[in-house]
Amino acid sequence: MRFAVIVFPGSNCDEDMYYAVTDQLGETAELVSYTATTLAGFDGVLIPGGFSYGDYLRCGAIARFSPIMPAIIEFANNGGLVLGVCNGFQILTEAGLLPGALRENKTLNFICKDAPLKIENTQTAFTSAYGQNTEIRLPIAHGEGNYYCDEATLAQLKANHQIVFTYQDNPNGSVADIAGITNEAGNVLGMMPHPERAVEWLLGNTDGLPLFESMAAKVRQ
Ligand SMILES: NC(=O)CC[C@H](N)C(=O)O
Repeated sequence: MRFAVIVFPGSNCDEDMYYAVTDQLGETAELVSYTATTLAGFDGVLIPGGFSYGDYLRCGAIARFSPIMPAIIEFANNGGLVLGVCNGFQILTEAGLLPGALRENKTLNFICKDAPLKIENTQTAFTSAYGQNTEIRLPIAHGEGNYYCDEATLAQLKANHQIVFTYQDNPNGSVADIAGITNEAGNVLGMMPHPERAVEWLLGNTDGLPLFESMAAKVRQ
């Protein structure tokens, strides 16, 4: 499988994402500039974390107007797998590919720590490889990770099983403890925790690896 890792000005987790899916997962990947206008030939799109455009205006609000975005939207609308992590999640909500918004953490501090999570849906293209393992731990590192949506959207997310990850200790004030959601079709996932920072024992944690294994298994299907 061939992953595209999108690089915006200010991305800082692109190399980690690349390393996770090449060295650790054993698939191929390419770093794709925000100036590119096509994603032809890729089987999956990874939007990494960071501070795109310096987080000016709102995290992800400027990246969403980048030249690559129409290609990402087309890729998603054609059913392609798209994963947005942290700043990637923020970009996906700003682009309208995922509902809701990420606001400033309730503490108004940047939070950088390990977060215990619950996998609420193991039947997705991003979580199938977790099996019965529904309690995991992934690093978080964000200033604007406080997920917000209105009541009607939350009811929809629940009814369609779009809530994939929740925090066990809600560090940022997110509605319904939400740490990650999919779109209605299930092919776009946005999450604040960083699975690419937890893919080998040298890092002290491998809880992120099954997420990428799930994506690869889905593409092979
Ligand atoms: N690690 C990240 O992607 C951080 C995202 C964003 N810059 C924030 O602080 O919320």
